[in-house]
Amino acid sequence: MADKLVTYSKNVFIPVTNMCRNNCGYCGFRRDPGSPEAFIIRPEEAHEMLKKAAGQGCLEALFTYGDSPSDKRFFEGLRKYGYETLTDYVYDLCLDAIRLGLLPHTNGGVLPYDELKKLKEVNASMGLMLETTARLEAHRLSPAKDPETRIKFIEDAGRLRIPFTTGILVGIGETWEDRRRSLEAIRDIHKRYDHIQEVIVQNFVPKPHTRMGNVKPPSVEDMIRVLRMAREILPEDVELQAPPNLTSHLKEFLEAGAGDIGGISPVTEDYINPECRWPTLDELKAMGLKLRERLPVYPKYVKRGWYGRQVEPIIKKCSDGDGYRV
Ligand SMILES: O=c1nc2n(C[C@H](O)[C@H](O)[C@H](O)CO)c3cc(O)ccc3cc-2c(=O)[nH]1
Ligand SMILES: C[C@H]1O[C@@H](n2cnc3c(N)ncnc32)[C@H](O)[C@@H]1O
Ligand code: MET
Ligand code: SF4
Repeated sequence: MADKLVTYSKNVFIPVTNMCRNNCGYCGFRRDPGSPEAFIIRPEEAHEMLKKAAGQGCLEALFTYGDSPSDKRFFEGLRKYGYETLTDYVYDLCLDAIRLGLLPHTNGGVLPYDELKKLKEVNASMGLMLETTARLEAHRLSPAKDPETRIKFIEDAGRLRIPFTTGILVGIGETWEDRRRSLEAIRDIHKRYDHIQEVIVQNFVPKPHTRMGNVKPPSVEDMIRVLRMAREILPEDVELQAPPNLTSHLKEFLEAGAGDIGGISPVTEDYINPECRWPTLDELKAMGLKLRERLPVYPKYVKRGWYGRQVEPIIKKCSDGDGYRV
């Protein structure tokens, strides 16, 4: 137990845009379209980040961004780069990543089926946090956080055979029963589509200047209990991920059942939790962890060939016979 292998993915985090049709009570990343801090990343800027990451040996390009922004000012910005839709832009950013030898993992909120199908081609895996099956005050201004909408999207990904990362956000007003139901909902989707590669159990970290800036984060004890519950509910072939930068109790989280720590970036910060620095691999080793690098698509799905056609050459080159990184 103490010596079990812990997997991670060496990545670069590309925040495509912080404009978003939702407005979650806990989110410190989102900006209103009129704000001086609202952005859409420039293609050149993304390219530089990707190039730097490739140079540092990263294999994953994580594209995370606001959910289908609908404001006119957003589309004006996008048009300046020559794009009509955000998905068309992200598709080209993924192609750029692939040209540099990186494997895209896109987590950009709820998308229409045809856009998801298009992005599949250029992604090794994709993701969307279920967050919770409860209807919460935190999501009152977030139509795309409606649990049924999210479950449908995760099922769409299953129909398309996209290796998928989902998870729950803990401490945003949900009850213990909600946590159990959310994990059971994920388990049930997986039983039908067999595409959930990992489930993130992410602790809420309060952000100043947000509606939930003064809400207490979940305790370490609560997190350990959720992780144990998750390990019990989820099938064995679904890995459990605990982010390493949101807690000082990572070892206990691993003992409670987590076996993966997700993306670790030597080149970018966690734009969602910018105050939480990534530990370095040396720091993790000094904690006594036995680490093994994986691809953003898990071995099971590497073997099945469930990844986008455009990423196949990179996967063939970078994975060993077991589906781990060579
Ligand atoms: O750096 C982060 N990575 C996040 N990741 C990425 C994750 O660390 C890795 O990219 C995956 O394990 C794939 O290798 C997510 C991926 C998803 O599909 C859904 C949600 C998240 C959430 C985060 C996050 O908050 N911060
Ligand atoms: C990318 C993922 O980041 C998570 N997320 C968004 N805001 C926060 C926060 N304050 N603390 C922790 N996680 C957060 C959500 O679960 C989202 O889906
Ligand atoms: N906006 C998406 C969501 O919350 C992607 C992660 S947050 C930037 O699902
Ligand atoms: S968490 Fe995602 S969906 Fe919610 S406001 Fe932030 S960017 Fe938008």
